[in-house]
Amino acid sequence: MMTMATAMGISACGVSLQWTNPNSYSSGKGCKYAGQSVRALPIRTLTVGKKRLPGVQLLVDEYIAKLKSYCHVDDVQIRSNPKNARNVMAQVHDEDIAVINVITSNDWVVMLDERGLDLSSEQLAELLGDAGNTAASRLSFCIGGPYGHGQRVRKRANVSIKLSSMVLNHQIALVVLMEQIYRSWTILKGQKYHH
Ligand SMILES: C[S@@+](CC[C@H](N)C(=O)[O-])C[C@H]1O[C@@H](n2cnc3c(N)ncnc32)[C@H](O)[C@@H]1O
Repeated sequence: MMTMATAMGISACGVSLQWTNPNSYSSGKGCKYAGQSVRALPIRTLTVGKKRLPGVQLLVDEYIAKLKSYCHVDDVQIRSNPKNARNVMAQVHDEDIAVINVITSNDWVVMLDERGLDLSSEQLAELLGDAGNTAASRLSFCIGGPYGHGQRVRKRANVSIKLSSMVLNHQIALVVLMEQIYRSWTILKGQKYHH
């Protein structure tokens, strides 16, 4: 029988394989880890973009503070178009390199993309729990720039997920992601926030 680790494409010695079997997640309501002890991998959000709106930063900081009792969260901003490229392909390429340069072999990488896998909140909670069962030392969520992710990040990502079928501004995507990570932890802990 396929174990969750196999389904996620995770070998016992590393975290670099692709996640291939989304159907292995619980469907609908319920999370297999609810109320169980889960290893809290430190989380890092890598967001390509220019300066943030103050309101967005307030919300992000609020969720990071709320998450403190569950796991450590680092919010890393990566400058959009670092070399001021004049065409879209060059911009995506430069942003791709800037992101891949801060990802290490010990990261379990979740790429945010409007064409990604459609997960429920319970399934995202399971993803967090499963990532904690791997050899990874960090869970990195990548939010792309104005034209999305480049090939290097796409290839490196262990999984690509969507937050909605609609395209979101990267700042809004980060706020939604933060709330969903918070929600996931309350699901993992069996707490009341999620109904
Ligand atoms: C303005 S969007 C880029 C849209 C671009 N058309 C593309 O192909 O990715 C900037 C980033 O926000 C994130 N994002 C936007 N909408 C999203 C959604 N519905 N689900 C997940 N991530 C999303 C993605 O990481 C995306 O790279």
